[in-house]
Amino acid sequence: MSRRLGIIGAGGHGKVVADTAERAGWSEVLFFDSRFVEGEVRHAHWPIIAAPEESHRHDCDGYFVAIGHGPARQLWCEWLLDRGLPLVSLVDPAATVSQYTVFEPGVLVVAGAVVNVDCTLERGVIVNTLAGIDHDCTVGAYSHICPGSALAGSVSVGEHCWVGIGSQVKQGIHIGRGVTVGAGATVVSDVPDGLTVLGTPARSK
Ligand SMILES: CC(=O)SCCNC(=O)CCNC(=O)[C@H](O)C(C)(C)COP(=O)(O)OP(=O)(O)OC[C@H]1O[C@@H](n2cnc3c(N)ncnc32)[C@H](O)[C@@H]1OP(=O)(O)O
Repeated sequence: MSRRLGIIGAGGHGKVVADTAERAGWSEVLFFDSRFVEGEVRHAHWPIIAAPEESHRHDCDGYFVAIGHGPARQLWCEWLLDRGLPLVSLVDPAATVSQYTVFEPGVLVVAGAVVNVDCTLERGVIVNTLAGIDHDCTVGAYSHICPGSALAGSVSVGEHCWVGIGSQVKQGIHIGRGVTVGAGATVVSDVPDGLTVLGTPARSK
């Protein structure tokens, strides 16, 4: 059966999303991006067919928002949901995700990532290439667990966090809302809302 996915956001992240979607069984992938208005009609291997504001006029079986910036991702996810459009989640077949993981819509799990038992991934979360999320973790809406980063068991990450590439978080840690964990950091104590933490052990910037 033919299945058509509409992706909002034709950037580098959008390419990863399109590629993941095809591996996950979507037979047709197309983009909505404001660059269409300036005459761009292709993004790498896929067509751009309209601006995002027009996406609801095109008949897709599912929609996905591929925008790395968390607040913009939230805006477009909510725009789709407000119109009753099917915001889907995408899991690469080369990722390992426990059947006991709870997914909200708009989640992306990229190749090589592992999400273990009894985790919750809230709306619009990105679990990027080779990231590891161990048992009983919660990742808040629109947060990004970057490539190669690792959350040990029972970690909670608030909404709109950026857990940087190659970072690691000790078991049981609570990371607040809007936190940035720098690339390669090791988080060994709780992090309040809004901070950027760097290094090993991670300290506030
Ligand atoms: C598929 C993808 O591409 S997904 C994207 C993956 N990318 C990431 O995960 C990147 C994560 N981002 C970072 O680590 C960034 O460096 C941030 C957000 C922590 C800081 O960024 P900025 O605020 O722009 O900091 P800036 O680059 O100006 O550096 C400020 C200082 O912090 C230091 N610094 C920056 N990042 C780090 C880090 N991760 N660890 C230790 N020190 C750091 C810099 O060396 C600099 O030090 P100096 O003042 O002594 O020269």
